[in-house]
Amino acid sequence: MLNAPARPLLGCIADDFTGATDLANMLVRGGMRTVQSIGIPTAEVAGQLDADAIVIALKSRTVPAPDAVKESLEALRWLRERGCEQIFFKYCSTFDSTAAGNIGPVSEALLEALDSDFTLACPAFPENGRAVFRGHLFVQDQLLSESGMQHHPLTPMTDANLVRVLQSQSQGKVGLLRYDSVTQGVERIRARITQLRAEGVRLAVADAVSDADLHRLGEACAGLALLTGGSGLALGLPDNFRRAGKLRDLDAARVAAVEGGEVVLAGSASQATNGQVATWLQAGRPAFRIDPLALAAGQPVIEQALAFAGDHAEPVLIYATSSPDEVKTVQRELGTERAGNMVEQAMGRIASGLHQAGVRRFVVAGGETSGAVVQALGIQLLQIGAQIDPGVPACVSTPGEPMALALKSGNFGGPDFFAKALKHLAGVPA
Ligand SMILES: Nc1ncnc2c1ncn2[C@@H]1O[C@H](COP(=O)(O)OP(=O)(O)O)[C@@H](O)[C@H]1O
Ligand SMILES: O=C(O)[C@@H](O)C(=O)COP(=O)(O)O
Repeated sequence: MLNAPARPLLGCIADDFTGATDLANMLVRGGMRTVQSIGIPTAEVAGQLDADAIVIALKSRTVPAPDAVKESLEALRWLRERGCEQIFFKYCSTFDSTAAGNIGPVSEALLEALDSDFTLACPAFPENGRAVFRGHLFVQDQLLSESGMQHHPLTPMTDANLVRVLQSQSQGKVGLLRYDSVTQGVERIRARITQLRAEGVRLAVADAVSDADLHRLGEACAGLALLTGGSGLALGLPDNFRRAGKLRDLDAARVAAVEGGEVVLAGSASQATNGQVATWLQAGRPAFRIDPLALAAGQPVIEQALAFAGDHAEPVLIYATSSPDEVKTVQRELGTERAGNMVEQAMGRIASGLHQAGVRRFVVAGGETSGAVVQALGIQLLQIGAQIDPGVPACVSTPGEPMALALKSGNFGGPDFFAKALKHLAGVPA
């Protein structure tokens, strides 16, 4: 193993913010020192990078496909200039995409720019219940199209057949790397990839139902210029670099300790977050509820939330999280986009008000909410630390005075996630 400062080996482009953190977590678990940049790093930040893997977090999941392609190609250019040997395009483990893309168009544009003719598409993440079998995506025991994702406001997923979904977004031929090949070992996978290439397939959906499948896929794909998928497909990649003697002998999850006040901010209305809020309330811990209708009526909700936090010596939860029916009522009243923006802006302003009051450890629930909070806090780069729950690591911001953050995708984390995350950020062993 080596110990000199690293040039990045793996360059990653993520289509959303908590998704980027999820991928970064997987790489750190495998022993790669990883940083996550909010957009393309500035020259100042780039000069200070020392990482085996860089994840550029974009917000390109639901923008028009040409914009997603443009932003992704800019990120690719930056990563290649840094010498990355392999590129990973990270999207959601529930394959969230609009009817017009963006997974197909971005994958094909990246392939072309890399002068490559083939890649895999695999959103499987077995630890969080996402499995791909015979090209169909399951969320726990249900097909994607019956999992609740068919009702997603921005990216409704009404077809679980990923070959069909990806083909509808792609110019090139989409094929299937089926489970019977994946389960037969690395050589069989490589042979099947050679066949698929010969048949003119450019994008192959890969079956995977276990971590062992993902490790085999990762090993078989060591030589591919581009991989695309959920964080699960990255499981096997650190070992490829380790086998090639390119990884350093260090604790990849080491991050600076951060002192200061603590808070939990929840702007996700997903099922898992609703459960986590309920657990916090049942434990009798202090919580302040943001009412979007009060915000819309111009009431001083932000000031009230800050005063509530100031009145408590212990960490508080500030949440907009509501049941699906309550959210629908608010959306009918205010409009979906306006309601979402108002809550996100409020969360951002509360985060920066709390920062001014000395808070330095933030647990945030929700992808869009995390984006709003991180932007309000002016964060450019995150060093990725140890895993809190599958898909969610502890992070520390840099440069400047450090802040500790746990950014949770709405659907991730166990019922006691908030308390567990606060302990992690405080450096208390689990
Ligand atoms: N009570 C509510 N009523 C309406 N919209 C809400 C409410 N609570 C949260 N939201 C909005 O719902 C969206 C949740 O998205 P996000 O933060 O990405 O969470 P998730 O990761 O669960 O999708 C945000 O735009 C947020 O502002
Ligand atoms: O792959 C996943 O499921 C996550 O990493 C992810 O992308 C989640 O997106 P949000 O639910 O919008 O946070």
